[in-house]
Amino acid sequence: MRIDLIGGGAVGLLYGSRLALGGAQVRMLTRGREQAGLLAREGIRLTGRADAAEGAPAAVAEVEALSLADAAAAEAAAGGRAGRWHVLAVKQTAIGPELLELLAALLRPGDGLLCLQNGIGHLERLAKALPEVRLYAGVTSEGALRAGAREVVHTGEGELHYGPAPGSAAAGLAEDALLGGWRQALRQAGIAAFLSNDVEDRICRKLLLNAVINPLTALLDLPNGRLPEHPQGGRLMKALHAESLAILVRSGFAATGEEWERLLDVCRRTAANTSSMLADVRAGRPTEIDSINGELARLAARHGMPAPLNEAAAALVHALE
Ligand SMILES: NC(=O)C1=CN([C@@H]2O[C@H](COP(=O)(O)OP(=O)(O)OC[C@H]3O[C@@H](n4cnc5c(N)ncnc54)[C@H](OP(=O)(O)O)[C@@H]3O)[C@@H](O)[C@H]2O)C=CC1
Ligand SMILES: CC(C)(CO)C(=O)C(=O)O
Repeated sequence: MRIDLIGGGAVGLLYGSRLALGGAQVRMLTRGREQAGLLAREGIRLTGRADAAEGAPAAVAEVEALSLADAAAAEAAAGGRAGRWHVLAVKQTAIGPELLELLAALLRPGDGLLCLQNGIGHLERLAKALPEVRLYAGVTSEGALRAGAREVVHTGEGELHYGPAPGSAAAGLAEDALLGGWRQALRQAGIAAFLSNDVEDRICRKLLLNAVINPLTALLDLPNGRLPEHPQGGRLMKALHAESLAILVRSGFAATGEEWERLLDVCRRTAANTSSMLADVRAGRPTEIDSINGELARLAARHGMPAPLNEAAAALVHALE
């Protein structure tokens, strides 16, 4: 089965290399032609795998590669073909009119598109632009760091939870050859993955973690593990968590009462991590704040609830960009 990985960043290179090493035919679709040429010639270099022996050489995964624009142009001229599986591994900030147009040219009705973004709001935009595509939402807890145009470090073993995006053409479909082929590729690659019909709950839980850890670590310039013990950081964490949880509960999220403990646990387990938002701020890149705290503030407004902390977090992080 051929799988298109859209985006040659940390997550795209991690999943692309693992799937290819497991035997899948992987095609990396990158933004630039230069990276595509490099990947096609030299493959993806994967290090940090938990299952690799100490001192083992890096694994090199052979992949096909093209720029997304070239692949989209070629697709328009191609004849009939069977349904194809795609994984979208770009940041939320990249999902704008230009990318949506390229995806509309690349994907055909009945194709599958699994979206791995943190935050919310993208699935609605994608469903509107690609109404006949089977959209799946994924939440991954794998840790990945891009160390070069063809190099990725697997920084933390995690799991993928995914399922049909609510209201998309994928909802309610029985397993068929396309989904079966994808599940087999995951199994062969040894990727822990779980398909569920309740992926919204996972998305909300991840959103709650990102809404607290990401802006506060970015604003205070702290690794995740230092946040709870920081005098102001710890207090802000509690307040931002309470406000964000209340917004999600008003929107239908079923809280279990263990959310605060889970937040502290993630800070402990990722203690040495630079959060993705802090990494973006340090590198001078746009952050995903609009799709995290910005979306929570918009959700609150729809329910007539105040969200002063989410609004402030979004404004302050924007000021750092
Ligand atoms: N890193 C991690 O451990 C985790 C990340 N996530 C989420 O996964 C998503 C991706 O994150 P991550 O991989 O870290 O991000 P990166 O910034 O490392 O990678 C994003 C990639 O998307 C590419 N891109 C941007 N625009 C386009 C385009 N038009 N066509 C093709 N490619 C494009 C970028 O290309 P270029 O380099 O040329 O700009 C870049 O290579 C985010 O939403 C993040 O929150 C979720 C869990 C863990
Ligand atoms: C869970 C957390 C905060 C881990 O760093 C993350 O997802 C991120 O950095 O975006």
